Amino acid sequence: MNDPALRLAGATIGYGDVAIVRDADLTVRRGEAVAVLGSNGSGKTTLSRGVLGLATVLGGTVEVLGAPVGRLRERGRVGYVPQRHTVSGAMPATVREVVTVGRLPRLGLFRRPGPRDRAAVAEAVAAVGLADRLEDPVASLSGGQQRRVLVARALAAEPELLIMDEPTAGVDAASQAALAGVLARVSAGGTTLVVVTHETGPLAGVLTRAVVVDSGLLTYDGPLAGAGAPAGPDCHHPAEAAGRPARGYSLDQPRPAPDAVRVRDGSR
Ligand SMILES: Nc1ncnc2c1ncn2[C@@H]1O[C@H](COP(=O)(O)OP(=O)(O)OP(=O)(O)O)[C@@H](O)[C@H]1O
Repeated sequence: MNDPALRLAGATIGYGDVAIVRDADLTVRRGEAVAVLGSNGSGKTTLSRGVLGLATVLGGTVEVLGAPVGRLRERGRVGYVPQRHTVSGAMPATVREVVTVGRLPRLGLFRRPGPRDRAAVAEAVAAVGLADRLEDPVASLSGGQQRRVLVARALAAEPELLIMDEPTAGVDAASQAALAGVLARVSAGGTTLVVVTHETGPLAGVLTRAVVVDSGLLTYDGPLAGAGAPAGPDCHHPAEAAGRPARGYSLDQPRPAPDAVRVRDGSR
């Protein structure tokens, strides 16, 4: 339990034999709430997929909850909300059924969900503000609501580490605020959060630390508030350590227009 939630040491992650994230050093302690920032194509998703065993670790060390990546036995200990996904429109399942799937890693082989499992599913759905839609087909929900179903699906396993890829993209302001409340409660409960995002605004009260990925390199690791500012004493700029100027990352970058977000998110 004293192991960090995440430990990357000299980690190179990519696809096939192509390195995307290179020589990454990063330790995330239990209970931290970390934003992963960076421009399009910089390698944020690849970093998170490497941690989940969905991209190839080409070199160095990647440990998750104390185990080498891919060797964690209890899969429910790590939750994941993937990027851009909504629930398939063709899926006839209800909200309860989709979220129950997220609970399966916590069940034994062939074990049916018991009262504790059903309660965890109901709590997860309530946490994302969809308790009144529990028995509705997911296909009848809006794109933003479907993303909240996917967050609930990840929460249902009561993960120790929750990795989310752009959870607020394509979600309206009220739902973003609701999601921020959910994540604040999850974080207060001790769950470690790693959130890939372009918009820190909605989650600024939850995320305290930021890591910036720039062209596959971690160029900033420090307080979220300082992610666009010059390095302070608490900040670690690997680029500066290597004698290169660390490029600042502006949190005030222009955001995509709402329509552009919807198209990218594919949720409408
Ligand atoms: N499955 C894949 N196979 C090969 N290359 C990939 C794959 N997925 C992503 N890449 C490449 O890896 C690089 C980084 O992509 P990644 O999705 O990690 O960036 P990102 O920072 O998450 O971008 P965005 O903000 O647009 O989501 C890109 O050049 C992309 O083309």
